[in-house]
Parts: sequence; C-alpha cells; structure tokens
Amino acid sequence: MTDPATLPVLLVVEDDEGLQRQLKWAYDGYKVVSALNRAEALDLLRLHEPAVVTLDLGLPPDPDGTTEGFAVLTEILRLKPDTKIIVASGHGAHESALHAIALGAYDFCAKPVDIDQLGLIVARAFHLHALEAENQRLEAQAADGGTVLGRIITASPAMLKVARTIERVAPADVSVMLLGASGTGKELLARAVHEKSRRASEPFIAINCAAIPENLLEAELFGFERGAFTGAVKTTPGKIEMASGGTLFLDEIGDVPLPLQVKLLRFLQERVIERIGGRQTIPVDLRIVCATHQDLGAMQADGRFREDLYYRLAEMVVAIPALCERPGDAVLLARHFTRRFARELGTPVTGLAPDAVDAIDGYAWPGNVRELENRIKRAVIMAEGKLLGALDLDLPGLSEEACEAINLRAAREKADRRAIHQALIRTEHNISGAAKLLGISRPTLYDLLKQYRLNA
Ligand SMILES: Nc1ncnc2c1ncn2[C@@H]1O[C@H](COP(=O)(O)OP(=O)(O)OP(=O)(O)O)[C@@H](O)[C@H]1O
Repeated sequence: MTDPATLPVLLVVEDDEGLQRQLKWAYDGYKVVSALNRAEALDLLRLHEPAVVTLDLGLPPDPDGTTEGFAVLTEILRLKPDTKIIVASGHGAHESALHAIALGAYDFCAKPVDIDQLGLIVARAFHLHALEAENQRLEAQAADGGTVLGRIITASPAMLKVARTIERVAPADVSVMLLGASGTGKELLARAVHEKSRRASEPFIAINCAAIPENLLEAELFGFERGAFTGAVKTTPGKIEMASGGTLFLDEIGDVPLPLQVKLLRFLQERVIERIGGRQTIPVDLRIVCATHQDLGAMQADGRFREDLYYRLAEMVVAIPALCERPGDAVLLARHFTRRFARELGTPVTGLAPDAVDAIDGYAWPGNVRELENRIKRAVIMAEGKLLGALDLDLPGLSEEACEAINLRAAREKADRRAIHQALIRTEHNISGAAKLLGISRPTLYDLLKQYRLNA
C-alpha cells in the first residue's frame, strides 16, 4: 500500500461535514485534508501547501451566499498563486463560476457534486500543476544554471565540462580544435572562445571549408589582386585578412585539400600572407579556431592531413559530446526552442505535451542540436494546439500508434526502446556494458537493436 505521507495533498474546504467525509473516502490517490472555514483552510494551506484545493463557496459566516468563499479563494491565491482551486457551489451557479474563474480559480463544479466528475477535474489539476512546476524549474535552470558561456544551453555534466574548458582556454590565445559531429554546436563554441578572449572586440570570421569548392577556397582564404585570374575584377581581401586582430573559425578543416594545407601551414608559421597574384606580404595577427567531424588521426595516417599542420591547429583539442550523450539536454533545448520560435513566429504555442517530451527524450538525434532546432521550428509552425505533441515533431519511426501505447505489447516496446537507449548512453555505446546494465546477453541486445531498428 502507498505510504499516505508520500501522497499529494488535496485540501477540501467544505462546511458540510457529511460531504467532507464523502470526499475524503472517495479519492484514495491523495491525502485529503479538510477545513470547515477560512481560518482552518489557511492553516492547512500553510501547513501542507497543497497543489489543489476544492472550495465550497457557501462557507460560514455566509453559508447561503458566496462572499466568504470568494474571500477564501482570493486569500489562497494571494498566499500561493500557483494553487489550482476548484470551486463548488450551488448558489447562482453560472455567475459564481464566471466570477470565480475571473478571480483566478482553475475550474468550477456545480453542486450537488458528482464525485466522479470532480475526481477527474482534481486529477487534471494535479497533472497541470506538476507540468507547470516542471516547466518553471526548467526555465529557472535555463535562465541560470542551464545557460553557460552566454547562450549555450545545457545541464549535462559532459557539456558543462566542455564549457569550463572553453572558459579556461579562451583567454590563452592558443589555437583550438573542436571535435564533434554535425550540429553539436561547434560554431557556437568557437564564437564563445572568441567572445571570452582579449580579441572579443575584433572580428570573428567563420568559413566552412567543406561548403566552398576546392578551386575557390584559396581565393576565399587568402584573397586576390585585381587581374590575378579571369573574373578577378577587383582586389579582394580574403577571410584571413578580414579576421585580422580577431578570430578565424575554420569549420570542417578536414576538407582542406593538401596543397592548401601547405599554404595554411606557412601562414601559421610566418604569420604573413600574400594575396593570389600579389607580391606584397601582409602581416596578419589572428587566432585560429577550427572544427571537424572527421577522424584527423586516421587522415594523417593515410597522408590526407598534414601532421605539422595538425599540431599548429590543435594546441588545445576539445571534444564535443553528441546530443544523445547529454542526458536531459534534448528536452531542455526543445523547451527553449519552442519558446523562442513561438515568440519569433507569433504562434500561440506555449510548450510541449507530455508525449512530445517522451518522444524527444527517447529519440537518438543523429543530426544533434541542429536537427532538434529544425524539427521544433517546423512543429511550431504546423501545430494546431497550444502544446506541441509527439506527432508534430514528425520523428522518423514515430507513428501514431507508437505515440500512444494502445496495448501491452506496444507499451513494452516503448519501455524496451527507452531502456536500451539510456543504457547505450550510459555506457558510451559499449554493447557489452549496455547488455550488462540491462541484465541481458550481448546476442539478445543485438537482436533487440535489430528488432527495434536502433543504432548501436
Ligand atoms: N547548447 C546549445 N544551446 C543553444 N543552442 C545551441 C546549442 N548547440 C547548438 N545550438 C544551436 O544549434 C544550431 C547548430 O549549432 P552550430 O551551428 O554551432 O553547430 P555545428 O556543430 O557548427 O554544426 P555544423 O557542423 O552542421 O555546422 C545553431 O543554431 C546553434 O545556435
């Protein structure tokens, strides 16, 4: 049996002792405490801080009117504004209801009270209260502990460690190499390095080496003199020169072709450049931050990346965990993006429905924060209700049936997927470790991964 001390407290304010007793026995999922009048009600409010109160409007000294009931309503909300108050009254039910709601009551129930109907309203009120409390907690976290380095949202120890490293490294003017999959926030962290450095008031210039065709990358980086090649109609400084004094962020450094790696190395050794077609050497003082999702170690081994360049670029190496390795962050970020896009796009969406929270928590996010951001944006645009549901997110493999467990088999599968996902995260995708955590054999885990089409 559940320990009554751990049950949520429901305060019943009711001067009819018979009804009071009836309510007390009707709801066995709560610890019901009862008050006969205003003084008792406020004492119990202070003592238990109940999330939900049912309030009879006809209380002494005005048992046939509503004045005392409204006074209690106002007083409870003044003391604890998040309390969900369900008002019950038989006196001029309709006007009383409207007035009570206007004063801040959560809902209304006409007398004579239908115990089952009131039970449903009470259950919904507790649920809503819990959701709001969780939202507030996460908001507070996001506004305080949840945001690091200015705008990076995280509550995961692995990412907080990254942020601390960046904070320590930023003022030191060493080159920084960020390692991480696409969408993990590499550019955001590169900006943080810049903003926390003595170069913060100078330019931050980013260039994605993978997005620019090989034959144009040199001109983009080093600039060119007028007439240097066909189409070079005017002298144009390159990104290196533009970043002078500040920070140059070379994204996808692994995509820089070998001849250009040589040129880049020379620049890093001598700190001067020559524009294409130019004869003048131009000194440039800047800091380099680079990033890649590729295995530069393997690329060095087979001669695709120069070792000497690697050591110039990687005075400090920071590995960024994938989103699925930051437990809790996906939901935290999803709430942040929901609020942001709802505000920016002017839609009435206010948050995430519980099934969306579950789906976000259980999905592997192969595209990391960028994928999450895009899915939330689309969902905010497309959503019909105030809360984003799991289906609005359009996650692969999440069909209508999967959202709502319609039977025991579906519920089991959902639970299995979740447990496997969490075990893989906790063991850093070590199959033996995950199988051990789950209390199953390796072959069984492989079977389940195959059955549920999960990535190891
Ligand atoms: N921890 C975070 N908090 C808030 N926003 C984030 C966080 N991480 C990433 N973002 C946002 O997610 C998007 C992708 O991040 P970013 O561009 O920094 O990733 P990236 O690793 O450089 O991606 P890519 O390799 O695809 O260029 C950006 O809009 C960024 O602002």
